[in-house]
Amino acid sequence: MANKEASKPRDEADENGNSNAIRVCGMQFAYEGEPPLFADFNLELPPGSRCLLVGANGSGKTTLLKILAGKHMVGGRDVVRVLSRSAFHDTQLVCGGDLAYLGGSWSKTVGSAGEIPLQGDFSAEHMIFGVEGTDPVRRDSLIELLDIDLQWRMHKVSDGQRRRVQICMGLLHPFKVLLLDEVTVDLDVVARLDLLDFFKEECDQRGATVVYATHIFDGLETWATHLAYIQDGELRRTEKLSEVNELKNSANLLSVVEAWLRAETKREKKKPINPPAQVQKTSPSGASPFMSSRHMAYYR
Ligand SMILES: Nc1ncnc2c1ncn2[C@@H]1O[C@H](COP(=O)(O)OP(=O)(O)OP(=O)(O)O)[C@@H](O)[C@H]1O
Repeated sequence: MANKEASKPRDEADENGNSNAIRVCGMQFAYEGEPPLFADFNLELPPGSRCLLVGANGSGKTTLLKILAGKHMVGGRDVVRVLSRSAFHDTQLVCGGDLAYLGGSWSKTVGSAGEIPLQGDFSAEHMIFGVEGTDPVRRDSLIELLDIDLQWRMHKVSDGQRRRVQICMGLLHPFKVLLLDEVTVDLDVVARLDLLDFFKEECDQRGATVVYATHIFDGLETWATHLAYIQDGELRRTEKLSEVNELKNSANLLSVVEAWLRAETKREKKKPINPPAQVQKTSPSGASPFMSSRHMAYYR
């Protein structure tokens, strides 16, 4: 009985009225026909946090963000909670604007309108003003922040300009949780830093929470509050940035993450690989030593 109580989700507000903005408890997930990517995944983030999600290519960052965005069903209603609501089952989380996801694809989910392509022959104005229920003041300040020319034709703009419009549309509603899957990669340095400042303000002033998967660490030492490191679907580290020991020794974030990922690669190389003859025949030639252990397991 006591065990049952202990394993119950802790969504209820604490004595200060706070509850986790994000809580993942014992999550399991596998793509169809694939070995499990996440076996027993747990994560808790308080409101107002800015969490960097780091890990090697293929470690599971995008999949985790998509699960948090309610795009994959995992287990029951208690497994993945965003703002104390089920990420998958509570469609109002996204439709109502509390939960926003900005990913790599050139489309934007806009409430009940579904996926809007961002590469057709439309003006930026048409795209941005087409998002319903937005505050004109917030809209204008985002257009200014992202230096968007409303006359841009979406099929003729550069990747960085198109990305600005995508980001603007994704931020029009004052989100409470924002999931970012490396969408700043196409932005010039000024746009990227201005956007990071904007996110910081949103967290500090409104208590919004941001989870940001990235491979670019410039300017993030003072921006992030938390760091989550995933290796092959396993959460290896999750801590406040101020408590990451390696960073206390004056190392920068890039060199800390680089050391973690290089250690992974070394471990991979040390593993003996003796694929059975039958599997060897069907496996692609030239399986790279940089493939994740999950890939390697497949070829073992
Ligand atoms: N639709 C899919 N079907 C099957 N496997 C998938 C699918 N999408 C991703 N995977 C696999 O799941 C694992 C995690 O992929 P994911 O895209 O989440 O990694 P990532 O950490 O975001 O990588 P990157 O840094 O390259 O963006 C990889 O091994 C990938 O091959």
